[in-house]
Amino acid sequence: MRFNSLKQYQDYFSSLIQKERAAEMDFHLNEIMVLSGKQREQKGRAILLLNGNDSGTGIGGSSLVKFVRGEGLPDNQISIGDIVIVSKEKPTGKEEQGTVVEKTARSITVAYSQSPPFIVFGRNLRLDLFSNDITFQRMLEAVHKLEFLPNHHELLLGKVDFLQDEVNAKKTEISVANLNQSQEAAIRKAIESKEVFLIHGPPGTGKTTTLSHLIQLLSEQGNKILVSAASNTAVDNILEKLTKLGLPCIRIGNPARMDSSLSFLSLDVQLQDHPDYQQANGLWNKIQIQKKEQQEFVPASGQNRRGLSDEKIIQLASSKKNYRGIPSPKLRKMAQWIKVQRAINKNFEEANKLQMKAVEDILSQTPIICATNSTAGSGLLKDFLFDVVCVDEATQATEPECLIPLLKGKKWVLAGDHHQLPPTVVSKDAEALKLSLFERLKTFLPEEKSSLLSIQYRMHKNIMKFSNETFYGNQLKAHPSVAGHTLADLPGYEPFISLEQGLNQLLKPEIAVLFYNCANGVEAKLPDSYSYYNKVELEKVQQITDALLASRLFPEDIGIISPYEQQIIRLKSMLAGYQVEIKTIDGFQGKEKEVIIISLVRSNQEGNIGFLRDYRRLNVALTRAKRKLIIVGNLTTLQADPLYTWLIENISLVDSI
Ligand SMILES: Nc1ncnc2c1ncn2[C@@H]1O[C@H](COP(=O)(O)OP(=O)(O)OP(=O)(O)O)[C@@H](O)[C@H]1O
Repeated sequence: MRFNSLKQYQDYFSSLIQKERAAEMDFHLNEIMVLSGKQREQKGRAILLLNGNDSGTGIGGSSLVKFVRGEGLPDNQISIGDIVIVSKEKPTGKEEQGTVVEKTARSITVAYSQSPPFIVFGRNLRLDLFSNDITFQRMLEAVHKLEFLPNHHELLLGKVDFLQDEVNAKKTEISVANLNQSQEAAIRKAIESKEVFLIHGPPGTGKTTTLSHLIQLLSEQGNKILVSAASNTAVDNILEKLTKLGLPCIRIGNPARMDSSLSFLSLDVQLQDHPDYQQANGLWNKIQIQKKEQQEFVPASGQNRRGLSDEKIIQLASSKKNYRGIPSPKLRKMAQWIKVQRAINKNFEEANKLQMKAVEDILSQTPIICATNSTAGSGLLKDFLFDVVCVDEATQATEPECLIPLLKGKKWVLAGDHHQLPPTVVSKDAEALKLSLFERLKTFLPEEKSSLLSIQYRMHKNIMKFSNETFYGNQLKAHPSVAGHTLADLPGYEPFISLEQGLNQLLKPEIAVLFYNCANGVEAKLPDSYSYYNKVELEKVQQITDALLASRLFPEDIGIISPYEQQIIRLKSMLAGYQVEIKTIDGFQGKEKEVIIISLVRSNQEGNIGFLRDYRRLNVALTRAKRKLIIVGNLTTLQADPLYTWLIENISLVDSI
């Protein structure tokens, strides 16, 4: 797909972004209707038990209201720039919408363009996320900023003749220890490309590995690099590889959403040791003390000041006279309140300056900055221009989302696989956004501007087989080091001997892929949820996990995947303390484990497999295991689908355990 003009490009994407934005609001409204406040709070999309206070006037005359929860806010997805609604009990969706302008550990400040509704000044309030608007705003901004990048906007329109000189240029050889030829070639071509390069990596072919070695070379050449990906998990994944290479990185974003083993690299944590930040902290502590002192006085806000300016109040207070019904002592206390407020404002300004200085210091001194695509558009990176921007899992992001980080760089490197997870798009009318930039560029870029990695280093050849035939036209090869590897090669593995023959079959190291037919499973869902669970499968997954652990596998060698969130919630609670990783398919993209158990959940006579028909998701789930893949599902239900039928026919079947 190509465009005739930048205007056409911008109109096309702006309209899709707006449609998706509207659909997201509908999604939130719907969730508000079906979930309780507590359930939504657990999802991070609502905050309960807040008390609202007038917080003065903000930019452009907006009214600010600060919502506080004394014991601190729970972990949540609400960020500065998001649209929220506040209600006393269950919201109706008709509440006045406000924009989050400040967030601390205990409070969230919301700006209202008109006078806020009276209830926001009450206690025990509920605040709901209405739209993660900040990402939409950043996408729109990125689409409109394209005018300032002439080469890149030509590229996005599909006018790529100017790349021909590079394609014809003489090639230099590059050798990187431990990489194969196609990975080295990808690195060489990426280094030689001035504008753009694509690394296509089917599962386990080392696209993240290749990207991290490319980043190492680029940083050794003195380049400043921005590394981003659609999800926090994907950013953690590449960051882990970069850290293992000993590269100096910093991660921006909320540390609560990062892998805890990497949070020491987060900007927030690194800031703690910076002298300017420590000084700012001192000032914030001082502000807290000043705020306590201020409570002794009368707030010069709203009704109290009766239209008087600060100066007038101070002047009247010193005259020691009553004024228009305001008694002199009250005027004096208001004047004292104003003086303390001025001191607070001064300290606040100074603390913010010091904090910004510390942030800039750290970000400008660290050669590699990592963030999600959306966070790459945060104000923290406003003044940064990078030599290279690398986007991993680029096929998981919509084109405008991908532009957020890309617009910050002179050269773009995208790694992805359009047979794995597509971008999440809620609106039916915005489905065109599912075509990622990576996939679109691939259709018109000269061949030299992309590389296909075709040797995979993860899966036993039988685990790879189905995906290879279904999605990759058999182009994928298993490296000899993994083609025949089994659990028997892991030190200590000794299959536990059970009275159940089926279980013994599951544990045999030489059988790499098995399907356990959980024929008596029962699918169920809560009345207020779209997600399914299956109790019988839960018990079977536990039984299999116990048997694997009894066979002396380490918990960290085992991963459990289910496409259904309700099943994941139950698995996590049932296996709490097991220390095995349990995640939805989306949470496992880019990851791998020695053994993967997949619980497919659906079990009905009608052959209704719903969401399981998403084959790109299935591809991701089936390609996470290195040595053993155990699929748990209902054979009869799944046989309604030809692809599942074919999958199951080609692997070992276990009927009872
Ligand atoms: N040249 C290589 N030699 C040995 N092992 C390698 C090589 N390249 C990659 N690997 C290993 O292969 C596995 C998969 O690599 P990586 O995660 O980079 O693949 P990926 O293509 O990003 O996977 P996915 O598509 O699932 O995101 C890792 O264990 C990695 O260490």
